[in-house]
Amino acid sequence: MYAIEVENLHKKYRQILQGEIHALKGVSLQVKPGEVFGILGPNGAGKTTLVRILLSIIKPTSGSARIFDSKYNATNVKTKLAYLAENHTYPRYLTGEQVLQYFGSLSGVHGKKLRDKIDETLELVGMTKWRKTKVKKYSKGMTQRIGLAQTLINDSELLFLDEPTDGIDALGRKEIRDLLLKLKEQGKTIFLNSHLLSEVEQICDQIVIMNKGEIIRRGTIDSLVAKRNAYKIDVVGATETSVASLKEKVQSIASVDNQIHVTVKEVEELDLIIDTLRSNSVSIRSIIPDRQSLEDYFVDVIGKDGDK
Ligand SMILES: Nc1ncnc2c1ncn2[C@@H]1O[C@H](COP(=O)(O)OP(=O)(O)OP(=O)(O)O)[C@@H](O)[C@H]1O
Repeated sequence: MYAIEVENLHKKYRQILQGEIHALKGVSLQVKPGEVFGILGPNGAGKTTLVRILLSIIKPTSGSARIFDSKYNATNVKTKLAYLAENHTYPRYLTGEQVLQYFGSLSGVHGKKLRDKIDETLELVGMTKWRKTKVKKYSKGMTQRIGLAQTLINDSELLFLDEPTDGIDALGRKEIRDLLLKLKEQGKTIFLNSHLLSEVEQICDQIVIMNKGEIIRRGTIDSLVAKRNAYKIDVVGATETSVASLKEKVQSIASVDNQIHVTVKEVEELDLIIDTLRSNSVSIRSIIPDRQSLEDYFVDVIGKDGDK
């Protein structure tokens, strides 16, 4: 059973003056329970449209979507998911605790169960100390943490998070990232929409990249960003001569400080490189597959897709 299963989803927005906008053009994807799944794409790619359909806010034009094996808009599905909207705001006069009381009772949690749940979630998001403080005094990071607590108040298994670290400083982002990893450990499924690719890179198990209403790439981050047959070798004692001695043995080579980046035809050719470096008295500290950052990969992929 998948947490989310989307099959050939289309969405057309009909507009009186501008004609029709085909926002989703046959999107299919599966998210396994317990996965942190990232959805990436430039503005207008169709990400929000997809999330809105899964949350039953809008209807697809055609195609199907299932959540935990039920139709996406079935009543029993609604109690299993929670949504943290981008730039969410709460009434400024409420305290963090009152926000959770309000959303808890909206979700059908009451009495002692709600009080216990509020204590537990405030502790989890590190906001116990600020529970009696009014929301208007909260920093952006604190507001985000209360937002995350709100998504947890009714024990939802599936969390849709829209830009949860947007506008937060590096320290705050790390706190939210750690929190998301904690939620993953608890078995929650997280569907994450974020423009902060370095964040996505650190927490997502799987990603899809959307552009112009279509999924153009999908997979684990490692499988997508790995450069084919490229390796990064950390060395000590390399000289221009020792690096030059590798040139005819590899497809491409570049060296910066104590790092040599090589691309070979076959992985077996690494042995030859190691032998050559060692015979030139170069010490090898590590050899790891070379990869692009997710950000560089994303820019490449969207650039190529734009040229089509
Ligand atoms: N209610 C609407 N009516 C008409 N067109 C819409 C509507 N909502 C979205 N669109 C259009 O559908 C396309 C996809 O938009 P969507 O908001 O889903 O993209 P997105 O990937 O979420 O972008 P962003 O990263 O900017 O939030 C865009 O061309 C957008 O203008």
